[in-house]
Amino acid sequence: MRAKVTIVGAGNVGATTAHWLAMRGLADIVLVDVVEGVPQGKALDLQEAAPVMGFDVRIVGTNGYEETRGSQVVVITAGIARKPGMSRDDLLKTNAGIIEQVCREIKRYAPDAYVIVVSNPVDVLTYAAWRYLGWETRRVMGMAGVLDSTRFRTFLALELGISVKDVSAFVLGGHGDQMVPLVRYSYAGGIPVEKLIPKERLDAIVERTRKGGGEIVELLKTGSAYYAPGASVAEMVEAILLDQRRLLPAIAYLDGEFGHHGIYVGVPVILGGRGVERVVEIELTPEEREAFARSVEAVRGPLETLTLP
Ligand SMILES: NC(=O)c1ccc[n+]([C@@H]2O[C@H](COP(=O)([O-])OP(=O)(O)OC[C@H]3O[C@@H](n4cnc5c(N)ncnc54)[C@H](O)[C@@H]3O)[C@@H](O)[C@H]2O)c1
Ligand SMILES: O=C(O)C[C@H](O)C(=O)O
Repeated sequence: MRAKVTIVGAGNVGATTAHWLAMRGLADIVLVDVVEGVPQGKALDLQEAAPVMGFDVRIVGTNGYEETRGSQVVVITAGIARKPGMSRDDLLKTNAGIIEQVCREIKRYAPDAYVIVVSNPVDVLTYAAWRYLGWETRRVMGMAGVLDSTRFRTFLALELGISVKDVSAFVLGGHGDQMVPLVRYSYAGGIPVEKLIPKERLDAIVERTRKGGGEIVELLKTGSAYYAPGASVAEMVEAILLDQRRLLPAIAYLDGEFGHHGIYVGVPVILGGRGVERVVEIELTPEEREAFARSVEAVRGPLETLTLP
């Protein structure tokens, strides 16, 4: 039997995630949204692309949770997105309420699922979802690092004029302007990028990566990015469903790793059939450690304003 993946929120990120996932043909997909007709319409539209694109999965849209019963993975994209002039933290109060309600339904209908939180501010809301669900930390995670590092990789490849396939890069920390793109751990064809790109250009690329979400918001004006976010979520879902044990950046619970306790933030993890199997600790310079600590504090501040179970 095929696996089932539920995506809560059939807006830009939810629908695009469904699209990228359907193309991979890995699982049946259930799209859930509160707006009547939208998840149903988008699911049917995507289903009708199947004969042309050649995928065999079933896609269903619904306003309830009955169809989500027994899902292996649940992706939460429900909530509001920011517009120009807003920070991700401005979304906290509204989206925390939505996440609480969504987690109540997930607990009831998909009690064995792995949950990937996408709604912003994502580090804070991943922690909140973990508390609302009350599950093991390895089953609750957030998506941001795959997106932040795919942006970093894109900018590095464009700078070098080479294929993105040969560029690997790592971004550590919270999904905000304080994130820590790790130049020292970024390579092009196995060569450290520091050996290929002058420092001022690298600094500019790091800054562009940090503000990558905002750059798209300023261009779109009505909302935020969704193609690269959807593709990044699909990569994480695939890692879980196929037990790939990928080494990816994800928002995971820290219980002493990197010197931090009781917080969800972006770190390298091994992601596979048992969810976040392990946080992979890497050696950091004092400056990198300090930058990471600042990023963790930027997550802790808004987290402390929430009342959680
Ligand atoms: N983690 C990341 O890297 C990342 C990347 C992109 C976007 N995001 C975040 O993802 C969220 C969604 O972005 P978007 O562009 O898809 O927004 P969107 O407005 O296009 O879609 C959000 C959808 O959520 C639905 N919704 C609201 N309340 C709901 C509920 N209780 N149950 C089910 N559905 C509900 C809305 O009806 C809407 O269709 C935002 O918070 C955005 O900031 C995060
Ligand atoms: O920037 C946003 O508000 C959306 C998302 O977090 C992104 O990085 O694209």
